[in-house]
Amino acid sequence: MFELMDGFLKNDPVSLQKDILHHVEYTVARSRFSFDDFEAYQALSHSVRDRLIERWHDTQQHFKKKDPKRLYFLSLEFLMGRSLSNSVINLGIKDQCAEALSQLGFEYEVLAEQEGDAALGNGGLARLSACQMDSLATLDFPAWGYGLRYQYGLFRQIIIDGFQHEQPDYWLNFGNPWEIERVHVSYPVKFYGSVKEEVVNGKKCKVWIPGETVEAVAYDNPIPGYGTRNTINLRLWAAKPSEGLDIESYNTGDYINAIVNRQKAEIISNVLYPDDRSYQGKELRLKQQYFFVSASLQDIVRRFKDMHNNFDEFPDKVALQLNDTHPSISVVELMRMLLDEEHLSWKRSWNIVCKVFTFTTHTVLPEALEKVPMDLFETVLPRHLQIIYDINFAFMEELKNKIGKDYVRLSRMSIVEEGAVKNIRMANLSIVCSHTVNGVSRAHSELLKTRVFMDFYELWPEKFQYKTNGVTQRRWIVVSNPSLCALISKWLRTESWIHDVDLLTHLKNHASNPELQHEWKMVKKINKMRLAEYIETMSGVKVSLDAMFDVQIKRIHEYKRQFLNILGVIHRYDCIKNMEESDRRKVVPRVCIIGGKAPPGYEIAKKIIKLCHAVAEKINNDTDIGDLLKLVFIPDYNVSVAELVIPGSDLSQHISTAGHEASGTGSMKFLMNGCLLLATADGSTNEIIEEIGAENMFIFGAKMNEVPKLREKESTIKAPLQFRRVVRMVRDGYFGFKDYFKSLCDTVENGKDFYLLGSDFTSYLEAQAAADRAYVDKEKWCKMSVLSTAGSGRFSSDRTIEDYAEKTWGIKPCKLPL
Ligand SMILES: CCc1ccc([C@H](C)CC(=O)N[C@@H]2O[C@H](CO)[C@@H](O)[C@H](O)[C@H]2O)cc1
Repeated sequence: MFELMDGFLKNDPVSLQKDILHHVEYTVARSRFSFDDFEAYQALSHSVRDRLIERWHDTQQHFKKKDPKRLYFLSLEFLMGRSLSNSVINLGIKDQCAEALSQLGFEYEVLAEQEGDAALGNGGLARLSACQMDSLATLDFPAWGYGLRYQYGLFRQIIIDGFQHEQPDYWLNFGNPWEIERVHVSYPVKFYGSVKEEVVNGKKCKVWIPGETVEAVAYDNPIPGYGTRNTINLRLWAAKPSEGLDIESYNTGDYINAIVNRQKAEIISNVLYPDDRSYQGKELRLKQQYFFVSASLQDIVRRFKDMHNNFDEFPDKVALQLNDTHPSISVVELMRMLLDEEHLSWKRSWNIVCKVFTFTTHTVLPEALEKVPMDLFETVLPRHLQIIYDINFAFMEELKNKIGKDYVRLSRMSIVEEGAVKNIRMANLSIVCSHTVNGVSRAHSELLKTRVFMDFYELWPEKFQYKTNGVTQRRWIVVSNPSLCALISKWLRTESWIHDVDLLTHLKNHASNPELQHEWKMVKKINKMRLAEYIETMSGVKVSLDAMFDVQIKRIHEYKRQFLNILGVIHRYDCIKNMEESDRRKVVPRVCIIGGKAPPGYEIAKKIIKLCHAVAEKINNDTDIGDLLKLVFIPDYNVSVAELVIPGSDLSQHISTAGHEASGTGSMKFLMNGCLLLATADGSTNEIIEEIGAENMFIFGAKMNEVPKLREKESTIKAPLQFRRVVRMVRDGYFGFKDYFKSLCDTVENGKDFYLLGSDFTSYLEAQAAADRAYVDKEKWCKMSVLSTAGSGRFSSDRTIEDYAEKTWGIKPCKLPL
């Protein structure tokens, strides 16, 4: 059946073909003589899965044998996207698969398109988790990811008459070949109920009597490293009704009710919260957080106890990473397990907890900092609330000793927020219980130290670090831009840059080489053609390849200023309309591309999407303008769409008001693909400027330290005329929907321009004009493009993970012998 070679499945095209046909027949259960593209995709996926499982088993065995310190990455969101291409490339079998399929009459690229995205996350934080898992595997670190297996991922964005509509993303409809259900790996998770005191072997201890128990079942997703056999695990939990029978309903013969009650259990892991702005303090959200944390910690402690029986060794063997505050209830859950189940003393338990946790925050916005209403905690997790109070009491005492009775500062730092409604500050709890706290760019960490967590920085400066984000070049070059990948390998005369990304700097030597430039431009053209086709298919708009493809793709949010981009397009349109024919000939043709989802309840963000369509409607049908300017909104932006759009982009915009984007990771993906950045000096862009030089970018706008002052006097200074003119056009209904856009216009006028679109408008237009001037100088532009890719190595998630491993987690590679 399977051609085995010393225990490994063979990867030559014939063996792969046999395996594919085997799965067509026995897994997909279709006759091997007639099956369609989707069934061929399923069969191929299962053949690749078999090879992942082998490596997964060997890796876990090896980790078990070596018993290294492990990292457990706790995140409520993982934006994995598609798995097939990433897997065959990391396994090094893409060509063999393509060969095996073509002999069966199928085309690899066509099958790869059959796969739906695993969209188990919202945006930056979620995709960063996925990139970091790829680097953890590739760098052979003994790591596990833990999260939730949502039945419904991030909603599908349907655009009807220019308006966003959300559709449920039932991504598991046709099964998921990339996961393995582990029916034997399941844990009970408790909720509600009460706490009573009992005396156990002479010692008083707390016992939590739950009101509801739900079963957590594990689904494993093998994560293959590139160029290594190491394959680590992403374990996602799904909620199932626990075996316990609801006798009560049965006796009353209310059978249906019994079933309905049981089904209620499954709701917990059903749907991803689609809002990455503010915390809504919802009960289900807290239950989701505790559900995956409790199951994960039970699994982690079980694995530790398999090899150890002294918990003082726990910090030597375990590092627990909190991906923002969403999993931070785990610091309390570990305390509860050590106190109530392992019966360790408070002191020993506290000592262990503070040595294992590390906390990364991803936002600057105060409103995104999670605060859980105290009474919600009391209801859902009564024992945990007790422990939080005990932690806070000890902390407040320690603080008083250090800073005296400064009650204002004490109340700012307290984990418990007093007031009409008492809240638990999850960020404060995370900082108090973690030995290291970091922001996701240097600029972001400065803001944490000087503003967001200033009190804590003054108390514990040694805890604060920064770890600038990164993205994986495997997915963002090798998978999504194969022609660029081949070109880089050709000129660097090696493929080892794929796992040793600093080698990219050697491209600098060839940046002005005409031969390389010619090939570089060809690669960009090929990718622009693919993107142009997609645009025409999705929007019916025909775009010219000679135009500059100017792209802004990310979640829609006022601080990311998609509205500024659209007002810039209106200005450009207005200028062209009022130009003499002679001047029009000097206009640099542009295709402006915007994409992104708005959180369902975020009205202003939804109005920005509608305005984009209304302006596009006007411009794209204005024969007077022709190909000089097009505006396109790409619907249902997700990981796979990004893989198509980024390689075909000439210019990308990252124009958040300085001091608002914690890092930004989209910019890094564009950089790797030789796309130039038009940006504000915000988040990680400051470090990109250092790496490739502002002369190879188009930087504009107020600097972070200028924003607070500008905000103060914003209401007094008049916005530039050009800005007032374009806002006026929207307000007067030039693009229709006059009343609908009023509130959007109000966000930038009458002294309320909080995100400073007006005061940044002039320098924004200047940066856009500078981009136009550079674009017509093809050699100059191409050189800037090559230098962008050459300088992008620092922004690989490999560098990010090496930073965390060395300076935060204290873990070492544990490579499976070949
Ligand atoms: C409570 C709802 C919620 C859900 C998700 C989030 C995320 C933290 C938001 C997010 O994705 N932040 C982005 O994280 C990226 C990865 O570090 C950064 O690059 C972005 O700058 C940051 O906005 C906040 C609030």
